[in-house]
Amino acid sequence: MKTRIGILGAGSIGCYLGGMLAAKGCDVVFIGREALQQDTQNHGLTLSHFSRDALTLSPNQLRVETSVEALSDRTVILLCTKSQDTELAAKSLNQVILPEAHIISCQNGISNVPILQELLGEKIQRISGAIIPFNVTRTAPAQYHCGTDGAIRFEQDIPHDMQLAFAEANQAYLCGGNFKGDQWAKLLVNLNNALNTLNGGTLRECFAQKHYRFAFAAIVEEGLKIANAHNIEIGHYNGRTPSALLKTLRLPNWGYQLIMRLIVKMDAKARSSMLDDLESGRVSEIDYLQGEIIRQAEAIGLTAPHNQAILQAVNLAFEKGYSPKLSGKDIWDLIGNSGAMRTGRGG
Ligand SMILES: NC(=O)C1=CN([C@@H]2O[C@H](COP(=O)(O)OP(=O)(O)OC[C@H]3O[C@@H](n4cnc5c(N)ncnc54)[C@H](OP(=O)(O)O)[C@@H]3O)[C@@H](O)[C@H]2O)C=CC1
Ligand SMILES: CC(C)(CO)C(=O)C(=O)O
Repeated sequence: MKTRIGILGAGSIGCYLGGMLAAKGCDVVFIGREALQQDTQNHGLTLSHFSRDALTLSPNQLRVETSVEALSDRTVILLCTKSQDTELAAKSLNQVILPEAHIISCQNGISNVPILQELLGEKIQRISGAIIPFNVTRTAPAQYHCGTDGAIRFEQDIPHDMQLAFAEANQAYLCGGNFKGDQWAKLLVNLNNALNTLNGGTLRECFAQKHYRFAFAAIVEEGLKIANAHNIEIGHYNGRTPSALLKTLRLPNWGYQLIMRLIVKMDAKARSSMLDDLESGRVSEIDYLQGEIIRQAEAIGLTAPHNQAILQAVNLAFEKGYSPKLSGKDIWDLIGNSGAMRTGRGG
């Protein structure tokens, strides 16, 4: 029997994951906003990818609903809302969900699974996480573009028909392993979402700037120290540890560009989801990224001043509704880290 899959929060990631599964024969119900329901009725759903063929679903291949009640028969639910919407989503799910359902949080940050466990744990046995390594942006109504690559990391096993669908879509995935450590590694990488938002350009444009990379390295290093103080066994993101990432970020421009050409596959237009949120007038997820690092530091009597400075600047940008378009050097100055520059790290 087919797994009955529900996507709660059909935006960029929800439409991309659900669309990929539906295109390869899975039974998928999407829960999204009315605008998405309209757009998919009018246009179907198109998923483009920077290095793979696009997938197109016609309106009659899609079931898009606006109420969680449509999830009442679902056995796997992929939670794809922003982190700030998790609590509300969990409360609404509580009314409808099957006790045997498996909820998989596909969200960034490390606090969504604990929130789901707290609110639904008495009713639902299987609540786990997934790490989405690639970037997806809405490019037009009912059109989503994936601009980076990587294997999806599931904390627990997924059903056989989902595995087959991902394989058919050429989407790599992994289950099990040091998930907590890998989730922390992704959290540290996601600290870049805020820097990208402050710069306002593409990820490629950002990383081409030496001072931008140094600023990113400084906030990752700060987060890494806090993770180590919590005895987290830090894992990998897209096959690399944050410590290896730090070394790459601190290379001079010529060395960095050489490495990037060899190992990183990225669309020229790829940007972070937080910059998309700013430009679409949505709320930022910063409290679950930089905010998480600050809370984790405070919990053990430490501080995270670099991440704090970035959080404040991002909050201001969201209050104003536009990116301040800071250069890499401006961001470097913002975190007040000129000491490390003078020691010549990175040239
Ligand atoms: N986009 C990306 O490239 C990546 C995103 N992620 C993570 O994935 C998660 C989702 O991000 P993303 O897809 O970008 O977010 P989006 O904002 O694009 O998608 C979430 C969608 O869910 C809708 N929604 C929220 N609550 C409900 C509800 N109760 N019922 C119906 N619809 C609801 C939102 O509507 P509304 O806006 O109206 O509230 C929005 O359309 C985040 O944690 C993000 O950090 C991870 C890797 C990459
Ligand atoms: C894929 C990645 C790391 C891109 O910045 C991301 O998680 C996001 O945009 O939220």
